[in-house]
Amino acid sequence: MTQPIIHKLEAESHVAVALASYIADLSAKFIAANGSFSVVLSGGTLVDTLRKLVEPPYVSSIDWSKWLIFFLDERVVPLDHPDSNYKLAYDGFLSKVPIPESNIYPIKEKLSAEEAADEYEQRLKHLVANGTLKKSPTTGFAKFDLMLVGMGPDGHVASLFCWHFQRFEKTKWVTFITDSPKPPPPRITFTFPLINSASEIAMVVTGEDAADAIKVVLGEHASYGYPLPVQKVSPEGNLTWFLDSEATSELK
Ligand SMILES: O=C(O)[C@H](O)[C@@H](O)[C@H](O)[C@H](O)COP(=O)(O)O
Repeated sequence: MTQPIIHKLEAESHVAVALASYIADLSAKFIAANGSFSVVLSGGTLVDTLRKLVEPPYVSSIDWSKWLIFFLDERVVPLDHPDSNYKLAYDGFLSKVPIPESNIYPIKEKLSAEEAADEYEQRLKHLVANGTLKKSPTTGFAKFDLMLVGMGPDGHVASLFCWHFQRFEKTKWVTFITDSPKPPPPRITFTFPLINSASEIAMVVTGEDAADAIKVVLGEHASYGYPLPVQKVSPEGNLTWFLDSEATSELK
């Protein structure tokens, strides 16, 4: 990984503007190089922070027909359930842009968490095999163009939590958890080897709840001992942080 780029911005609204410009540039770059742009979405506040992308000038300058959308983690609920990350993304972002429905990859409904994780992993493997997704020559995992990653106040990313073994998974691409400390309990989640095979990762973190964990990750005294899940985000490609002043309030 190259040195992370850290954007320390004032307000969350500045993060939204900077993020839109960053994503639009990557979209143009990857579509010019490969003819598609594979994007992985987190749940949480991230979707709202994408709001500038669905406004001028970006909404009409982006070639949405080439976007492919995946979910970094998902709650195992029906897709129209208020807890669904797909529903959150659909209502706040996907319904506002012309991404073809066939390019959006929600989890399959009516499966257990374990079955849903296996099914999603198999689907990703199939998309690598048929050339829709790239493969990392180093790790053999799918290589997504961009992952948009949020962080919880406890330093979790995706549904990879402190004190839960899923964060140590080395082989599976997608795993499951049935006792997530953040409700709802049953979820599926990308694993770190899959996350870290990405070309670009944007860590998008706003709000004062995140300040302590941001101090641990980016403060002058890097933590030692048992790292937070977010400290394992270390992509083959580039890592870019988008932070507001509340999230960085504990940094010197
Ligand atoms: O489904 C989820 O719960 C998420 O994908 C999760 O990992 C989220 O990104 C973080 O908890 C940050 O959430 P906030 O942005 O709401 O703090």
